[in-house]
Amino acid sequence: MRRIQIFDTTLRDGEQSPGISLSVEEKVEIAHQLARLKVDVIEAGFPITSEGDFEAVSRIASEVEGPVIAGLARIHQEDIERAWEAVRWSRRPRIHTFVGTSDLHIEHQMRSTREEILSGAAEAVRLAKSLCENVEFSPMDATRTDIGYLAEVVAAAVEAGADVINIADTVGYTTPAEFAAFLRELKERVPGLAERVLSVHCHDDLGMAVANSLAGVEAGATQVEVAVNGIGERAGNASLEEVVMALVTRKDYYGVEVGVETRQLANTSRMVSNMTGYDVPPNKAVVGRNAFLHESGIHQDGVLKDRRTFEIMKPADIGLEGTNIFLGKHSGRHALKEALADLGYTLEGETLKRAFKRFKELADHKKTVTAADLEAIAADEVGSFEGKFVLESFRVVAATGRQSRAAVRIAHADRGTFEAEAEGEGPVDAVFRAIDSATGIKGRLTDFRIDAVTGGKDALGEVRVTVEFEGTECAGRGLSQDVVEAAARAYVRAVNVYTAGAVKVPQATP
Ligand SMILES: CC(=O)SCCNC(=O)CCNC(=O)[C@H](O)C(C)(C)COP(=O)(O)OP(=O)(O)OC[C@H]1O[C@@H](n2cnc3c(N)ncnc32)[C@H](O)[C@@H]1OP(=O)(O)O
Ligand SMILES: CC(C)C(=O)C(=O)O
Repeated sequence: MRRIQIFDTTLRDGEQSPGISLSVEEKVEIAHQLARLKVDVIEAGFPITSEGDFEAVSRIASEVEGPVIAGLARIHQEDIERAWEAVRWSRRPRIHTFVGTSDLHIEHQMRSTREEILSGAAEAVRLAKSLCENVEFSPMDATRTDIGYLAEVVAAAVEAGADVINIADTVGYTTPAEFAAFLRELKERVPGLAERVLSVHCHDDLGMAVANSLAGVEAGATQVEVAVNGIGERAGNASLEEVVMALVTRKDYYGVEVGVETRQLANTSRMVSNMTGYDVPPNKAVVGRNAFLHESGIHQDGVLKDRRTFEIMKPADIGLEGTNIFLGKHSGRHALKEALADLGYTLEGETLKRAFKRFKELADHKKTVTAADLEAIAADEVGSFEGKFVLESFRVVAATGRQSRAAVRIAHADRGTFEAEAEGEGPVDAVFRAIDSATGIKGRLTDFRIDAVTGGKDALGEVRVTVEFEGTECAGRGLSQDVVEAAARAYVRAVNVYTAGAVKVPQATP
C-alpha cells in the first residue's frame, strides 16, 4: 500500500501566523512531541531569518531523533549554506529551497525573468545537493504558474538532483478537482518526477487546504505538508490532524497508509494551542472540544445504543480516552514528571523544579488540579524566558469610581531591585504603569487577552499581552490564579523579550 509521508511545518509556516512567536525551548519541546506523534519530516525553521531560528533548527537537528529535520532556504547561496549549518546535526537532514515561479512573483516580487529563475532554481538545488543528501524544491505559487513553464522548472530541479518536488498552493487559490488535474498533467509533462517524491503544500484562504491536499494524494502525491491545528501564514495551512484522520478513517477510499501515532493527536494539538496562544475552535474537526459531543436526543440515543451510529472515529483514536491524572497537594515530583510525560512534556532540571513549585502552590489553593492546569503550567515554564527582570511582588488598591493605585518590586539580575508606584485606569493599567516606571522601559499595550484554564472560581487565569517598545512588538504570557498577577507576569515577560532582542511579533497586514 502506498505510504504517505507527513511533513509538519508547524514550526516554520505555522510560526508565520500573525502574533505567534515561539521561544527556542518551546520549539524544541514541540519538536519532541512531533517525533512522538511520528511525523515523517519536521520543518524546524528558516535558519537565515534570525539567530533564534538558527538556534532552534540546530537544537532540534541535534536533539530530536526519528523524523527528517528540514530547514528552509531561498535560492540564495547564503540561505542554503545557513540552512545546512543548522540541519547538518541531524542524522536525517534536509535542505528545502524554494522560489516563486508564477509570472506575478517573478515580475513583481523577484523583479526577474523566467530564464533567471529557472537557472537560479537549478543552481540552488545543485548547491544544496552538494551539501546535503536530501533536498526538497518548492516552486512557490505553483498553482498560479503557467504549467508549461512550471514543468520546465520542475524538470530542471529534478535534473539538478532534487529528491522531493513540492507543489505549493501558496495563496490557497486552487480547488480539489483542478489541483488533481494540474498534478496529473505535471507528472505527464515531467517523466522524471515519477522517481521523486511528489509533495503538496496547501493554504486555506478559501477553506480548501485539507480538501486540496487530499485531492493531491488522489493524484499521486506521496508527501503532504501540514501544520498542527492548521496554523500558518494568513488563513493557515492544511491541518495535520484533519489530513491524517481523513487518510486513516477513509483508508477504504484513499487506499494509503500513514505512520502517524494518532493517539498523540489531541496532546499535540493542546500543546501547540497552549504555546502559540491560538485557541482551537470548539467545532473544529477532530480536535475541537465538540468533535465527540452529542447534543440532540436522537443522536444521544443512537450513541448510547452503539457509538458507531453517530461517530466515525473513536475518541481513543486521537488520544481522548480520558486521563488517569489525579494529582493533589500530596503528590511528589516523580508523579508530576510522569503525569507531564503522559501529556507530552519532557520537563527536566530547573524547569521541572519550577513547574513543581507552581503545581504545589496551585494544589494548596485549588480543589482539583486538572490535566489542563498541568499543561498550562508546563507550557508556561517551558516558554518562560530567562530574562533579567523578575516580578518579586506587587500591591494594588482598586475601588469603584477611583483611579487604581499599584506598587511593584522588580529585581534585575545585574542591577539590583527597583520599586515604583503608579496610578491607572483600573488595577491592570496601574500595575503596567508601575512596571514601566520600575524598569525604566516604556511600553504601549497593543493586545490583551485573558482566559480561564478550567472552569470554577479557583481556576488558573492566563493572560497574553502584546506590548510595543519603540516600534518593536513583543509578546508575553502569564499564568496565575490572580489575574492581575498573571497580567503583571505577562507584561514583565514582554519586557524581557524586548531587552534580550529575542523575538519580534509579526504584524498582520490590515
Ligand atoms: C510562502 C512562504 O511562506 S515563504 C517563507 C516566508 N517566511 C519568511 O519570510 C520568514 C521571515 N522573513 C525574514 O526574516 C526576512 O524576510 C528575510 C530574512 C528572509 C529576508 O529579509 P530581507 O533581506 O530584509 O528582505 P525582505 O524580507 O525585505 O525581502 C525579501 C527579499 O527576498 C527575495 N526573495 C523572496 N523569496 C525568494 C526566494 N525564494 N529566493 C530568492 N530570493 C527571494 C525578494 O525578492 C526580496 O529581495 P529584494 O530585497 O532583492 O527585493
Ligand atoms: C516555502 C513554500 C513551500 C511555502 O511555504 C508556500 O509556498 O506557501
